[in-house]
Amino acid sequence: MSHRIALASDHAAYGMKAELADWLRAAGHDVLDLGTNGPESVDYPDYGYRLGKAIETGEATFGIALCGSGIGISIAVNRNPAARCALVSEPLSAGLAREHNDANVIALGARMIGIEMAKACVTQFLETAFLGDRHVRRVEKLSNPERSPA
Ligand SMILES: O=C(CO)[C@H](O)[C@H](O)[C@H](O)COP(=O)(O)O
Repeated sequence: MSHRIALASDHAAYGMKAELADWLRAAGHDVLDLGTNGPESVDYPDYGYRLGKAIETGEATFGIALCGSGIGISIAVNRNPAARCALVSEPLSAGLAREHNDANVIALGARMIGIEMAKACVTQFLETAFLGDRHVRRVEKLSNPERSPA
């Protein structure tokens, strides 16, 4: 199944982003590259916010956010209420992010994992479905904090 996937990174991860973009295009996905596209130092929030916006507007169904650790850009993406971004470094977590959390974005750290592990995470993320059931209530609470008891 092909998807519309938005990718965004800071300077620490533009190389990994480019490799993932080529690989995803070759696999038949529609890729929206939101930058950055060179080694010049940039600020990860700028790119994380763009990715969150692409999810919010429906320009992309899924997103892949990258920075050196994956931490900063994951925080930035999650500032958009439409995004559920999970920072992962191995495929089991990438799958659980879909099954239990209905994550629509994964974040990866290009200084933490190699390209093959990144591809394994992305594959698991894209091939795993949300389980629904009890997880629906929990995911809804992520968008509606007032539904949680004080
Ligand atoms: O946000 C991060 C850390 O939480 C990322 O790893 C960034 O890519 C990193 O902070 C960039 O660091 P640099 O020294 O400016 O390359």
